[in-house]
Amino acid sequence: MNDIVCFEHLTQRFGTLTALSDLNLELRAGQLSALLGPNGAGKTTAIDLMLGLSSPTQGTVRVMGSDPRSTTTRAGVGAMLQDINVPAGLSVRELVALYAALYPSPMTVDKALTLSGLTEQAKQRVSGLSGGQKRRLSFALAVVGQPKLLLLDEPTVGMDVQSRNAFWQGIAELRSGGCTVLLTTHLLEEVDRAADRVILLNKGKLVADGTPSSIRERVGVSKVRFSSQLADEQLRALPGADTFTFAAEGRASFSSRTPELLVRAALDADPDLKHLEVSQASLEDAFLSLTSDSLTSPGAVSA
Ligand SMILES: Nc1ncnc2c1ncn2[C@@H]1O[C@H](COP(=O)(O)OP(=O)(O)OP(=O)(O)O)[C@@H](O)[C@H]1O
Repeated sequence: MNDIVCFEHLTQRFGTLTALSDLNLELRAGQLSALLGPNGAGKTTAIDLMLGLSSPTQGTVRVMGSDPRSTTTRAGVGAMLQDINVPAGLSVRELVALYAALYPSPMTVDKALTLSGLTEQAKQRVSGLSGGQKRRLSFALAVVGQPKLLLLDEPTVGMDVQSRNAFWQGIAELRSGGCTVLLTTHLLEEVDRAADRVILLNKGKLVADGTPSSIRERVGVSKVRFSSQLADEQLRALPGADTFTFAAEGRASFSSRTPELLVRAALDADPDLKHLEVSQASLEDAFLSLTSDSLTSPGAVSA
């Protein structure tokens, strides 16, 4: 049994609202998975269930084969949630040491500070940290227990470029030690670079599950861009264009399911067109397409 988390037919309701609906999901050991979805899709609800912070209305949650509320399971799980509420009077080092003492085999405080990029702030009081530094502290507290499973709810919100780079380096180091990571984020470029797997929720349902490239391919749309002398009406009339945007100085951008047809027609209409680019849809394009309200039937591609 290689599953670190297993949801079976899991439904979570809040009054009349169904936040998660009949969800089946397994997280495999060592994977870095991104749990994505629009606001209100059910991501935080899923993380809360993995942490044993709430119980499902129906179905089961197993974490490392056990109830997520058991003490042994909790000792193996680290979490970085959206809000951090810690004793402000302690120094960063004191607080990290306090958390380390709660776990059976923690890493050293110095290592947690290095992984989170907080070595220089070790002696500073928690109350004096900036917003981005507080996120780093939250990361240090999540990892100091050497978790087997790390759950991160929007970890890079409020982090500057350096903090984000330090964060991703820290994640790479933890993964090399075998840690399984699940994170939620709205920064899809980071997901495309770093995640093994994308789990996409919409309105509490699984709408896609696969590698970032399999999700992009599933949408089957390409981007076509070029600069030309063609007028707006001529560009709109080109065959094979699903959507079209026209920017200044003759730059046009299309999404197309038949890019060859579109490019041939554009070159026939303007043999002098320049800066031609044809690329695969981005993860963001796929996200928008798969979570649009017109999508009714869930379909998963395997990771
Ligand atoms: N404790 C609660 N009581 C009532 N409704 C709740 C509760 N927690 C979540 N919900 C509702 O459940 C739905 C899913 O919320 P959830 O926080 O899981 O979404 P999310 O995908 O994490 O969204 P976001 O990207 O905005 O953080 C939302 O409609 C939310 O309003």
